Amino acid sequence: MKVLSVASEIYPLIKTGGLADVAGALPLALQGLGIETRTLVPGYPAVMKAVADKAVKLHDFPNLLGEPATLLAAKHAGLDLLILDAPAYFGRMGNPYNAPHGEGYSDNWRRFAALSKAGAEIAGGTLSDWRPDIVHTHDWQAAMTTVFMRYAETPEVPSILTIHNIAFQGNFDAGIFPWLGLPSHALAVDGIEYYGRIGYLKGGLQTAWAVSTVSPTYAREIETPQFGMGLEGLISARAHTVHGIVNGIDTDVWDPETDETIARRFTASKLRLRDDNRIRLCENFGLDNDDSPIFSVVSRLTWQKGMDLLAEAVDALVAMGGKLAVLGSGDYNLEQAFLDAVRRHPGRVGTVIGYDETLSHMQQAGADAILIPSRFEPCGLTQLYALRYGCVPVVARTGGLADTVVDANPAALASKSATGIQFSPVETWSLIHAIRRTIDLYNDKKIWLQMQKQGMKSDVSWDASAARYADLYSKLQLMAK
Ligand SMILES: Nc1ncnc2c1ncn2[C@@H]1O[C@H](COP(=O)(O)OP(=O)(O)O[C@H]2O[C@H](CO)[C@@H](O)[C@H](O)[C@H]2O)[C@@H](O)[C@H]1O
Repeated sequence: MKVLSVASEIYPLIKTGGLADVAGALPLALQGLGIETRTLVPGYPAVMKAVADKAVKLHDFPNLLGEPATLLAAKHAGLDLLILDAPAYFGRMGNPYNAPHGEGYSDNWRRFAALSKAGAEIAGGTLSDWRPDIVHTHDWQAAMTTVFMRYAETPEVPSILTIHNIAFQGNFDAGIFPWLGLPSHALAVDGIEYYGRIGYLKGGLQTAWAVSTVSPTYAREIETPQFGMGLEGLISARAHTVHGIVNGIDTDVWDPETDETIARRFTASKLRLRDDNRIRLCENFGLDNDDSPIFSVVSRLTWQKGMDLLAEAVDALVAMGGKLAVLGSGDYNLEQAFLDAVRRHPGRVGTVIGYDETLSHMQQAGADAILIPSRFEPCGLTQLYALRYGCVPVVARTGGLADTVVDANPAALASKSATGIQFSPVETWSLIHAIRRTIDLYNDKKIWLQMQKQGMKSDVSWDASAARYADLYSKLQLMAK
């Protein structure tokens, strides 16, 4: 089976968050199931540089929504890539979506419509020797692919849209409509019209044959106004085609036994070796090297991630004897709040503002627990990395966090199935209570070791979930017949 995946970022070439991890790992997992995925990605400078000496030209688009573009093909890190080389759209250094001062680029509507248009053209048979059986789009940046497919003259290919985060919808002024080259009836409630504006994710939800999101709990949550962010009606209306499939992780990139970026490699039976990573972590974050538990954060510093709640809980965490190592970037005020916490608690709180893949591995390998107080979390990946590295996840009971971490309640502790701590509601007092519970569990060395080991046994691979995607693709193929 041949799948065209369309994504605006892909690990290891360009990553701002979890979408890149999934776009990079799922094709590899599907390979073993006889599914050949080609991924269409924008030709950002980082991508063009990585494939400079191996990319071959496949097709020219003389006028892709107003600008010329070239479609290239290259293999990289086991991935089969189709690269949309369009310097006017993607030849910008830095963050793929935002200008240096942090605002989204004003022409994002055109950049990602162009990506999607190219995807639709490929689905329609632009490449004479390769046409996909299934089109799989990710998030609003690729969601217009199925919209262009719906209004094209070529027969439609079965499709699936995966929502990684419904908070990002790609909503734009209706004035862009003439530039998209769609027929006038596409600007309707069963097309891309969205409360008088144009919604890319909304259009994708309307036109993709199936919809998935990245955990079963989030799939249910987005049917409600609290989580659906305006799209709950549409999600509910097609609930029978909305699938919740939990993400896996690339267990080769995230393997404590072989990870070359950490100070000391370890396994579940040699957890004492973790101590070297703990020491390195303390050095890097300026923390006292003592026995008290180290809580870590690897996150965008945003409201979604509940980082304001954690900023409010820092003093209590330190007062209870914990230490905190924060790696992240995001909202200026939150960055400042964690830098202030370092000044208030030298040796007890360490903050690194920025994005650092190597340091993130060290966090998972050296910290005792990771804090994830998200207000909503479609799946979450950092708790999965943590489980694999013997770092105990302390998570809000929402979305994929609820689905992947087994709370250390008395029954789970008695049956030795606990892998972490869940808390609810997502409020500061409740987070502080969870930190208290975590410290108590940490102080019982036998229980803590048991939880670490149980977490390391969790299946966080793509195996089960890739099989579910493969099954879904097969069902969609049958629908086309
Ligand atoms: N400062 C930093 N330095 C280094 N690495 C950092 C970092 N900050 C974050 N990361 C990394 O970026 C990724 C973030 O993944 P998440 O799943 O937490 O969320 P994100 O909200 O981006 O993704 C959305 O899509 C994913 C994929 O479907 C869903 O899991 C998630 O719930 C949804 O919000 C992880 O690989 C993490 O290690």
